[in-house]
Amino acid sequence: MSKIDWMGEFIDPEIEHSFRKYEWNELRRRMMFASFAGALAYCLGLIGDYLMISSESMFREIAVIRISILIVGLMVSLLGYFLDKYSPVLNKAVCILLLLVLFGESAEIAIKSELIAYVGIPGSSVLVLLFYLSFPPRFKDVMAVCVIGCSTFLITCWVLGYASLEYIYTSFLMFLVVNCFGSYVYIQLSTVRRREYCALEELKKNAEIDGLTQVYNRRKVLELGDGEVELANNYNHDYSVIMIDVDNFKGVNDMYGHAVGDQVLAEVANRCSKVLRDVDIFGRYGGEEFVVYLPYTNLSTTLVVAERLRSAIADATFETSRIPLHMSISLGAATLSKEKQTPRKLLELADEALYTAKNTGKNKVCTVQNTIPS
Ligand SMILES: Nc1nc2c(ncn2[C@@H]2O[C@H](COP(=O)(O)OP(=O)(O)OP(=O)(O)O)[C@@H](O)[C@H]2O)c(=O)[nH]1
Repeated sequence: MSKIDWMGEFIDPEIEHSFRKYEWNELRRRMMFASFAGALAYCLGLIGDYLMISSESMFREIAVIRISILIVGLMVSLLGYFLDKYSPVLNKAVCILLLLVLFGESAEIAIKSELIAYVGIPGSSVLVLLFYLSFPPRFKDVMAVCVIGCSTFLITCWVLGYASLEYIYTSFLMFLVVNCFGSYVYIQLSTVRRREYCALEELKKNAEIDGLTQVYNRRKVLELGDGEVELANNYNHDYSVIMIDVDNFKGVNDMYGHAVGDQVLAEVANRCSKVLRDVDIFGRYGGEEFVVYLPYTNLSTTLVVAERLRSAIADATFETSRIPLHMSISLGAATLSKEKQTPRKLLELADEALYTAKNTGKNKVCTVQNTIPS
């Protein structure tokens, strides 16, 4: 399992990035809900202020703060709505919005000084806790927002002289407790979420990757390959498939044991993977058979690739735990014809060609029409 640091984040930046991508939709949903609830609360607050505050200039000051924050919130929500892929930009935008909300609250309370004793500290504490619990883009970001927001609140009270020293001291302690508690819960939740992610990834990997050879298993390779055949049929681009079978493999098992047989299979998969391009789809078809799907590849290029695969196996000995072995593979290649073919039909053609290769001497590449001996 990937290591998680004390902030509840993956140490490996790549895994951390893919985790955030995975969490993105959930985070977006929460953000949209919070934006809606926040906007509603701010509008209701505006009406409340209008009814409660007698001084017109004070109401105007507060209204400007509320409306500015509402506009920024709306812009962040729109950004979240349109950026449907994970974006660190939006993470930062959310943090800036949160910071503005905390600043806004401080300024508002400073203006409505008589409210400090009633709603100042409890209100801000709840806000701070909500931030920790509901907006976890990154621990450092959220913590920075909360600590800066709390400090601003305290400094505002201090500088404007609305609050007594005792009040500021109690507020400071309260904010300290809220931030410590919030950080603790945040880190615990982050760790649990990342552990769940690891377990899910492990499950996904087991469902897609063959345990012995570490290439796609039959289900996954056929699923990916079939999808590509459909695409090639629809857009009329070249597409080929190669079936591979290890020659005389039963003999290896019988003579040196299944452990050596397993090492040979793993090495065959390893060597084939190295020869192929990233876009090629390679997997274990079953037993000692493998399959490669080659998008955008015509027959002549497919034959070149197949020959490269054949020589990657035949040209160098296999170092096993018991004895160095000379191995070879037979290959059958087929290409999508102008008349559209189903994925199954293409595989059948490659299998037919493989059968020919096996029956005409092995260690060679065949197509349905022709044979290229080694
Ligand atoms: N070690 C090991 N052997 C396997 C595995 N899967 C299938 N086999 C063995 O692979 C062998 C395949 O034998 P055959 O189908 O007769 O093929 P072959 O000996 O390569 O003969 P040709 O294909 O005609 O060259 C069988 O003995 C299977 O038990 C595996 O995961 N590990």
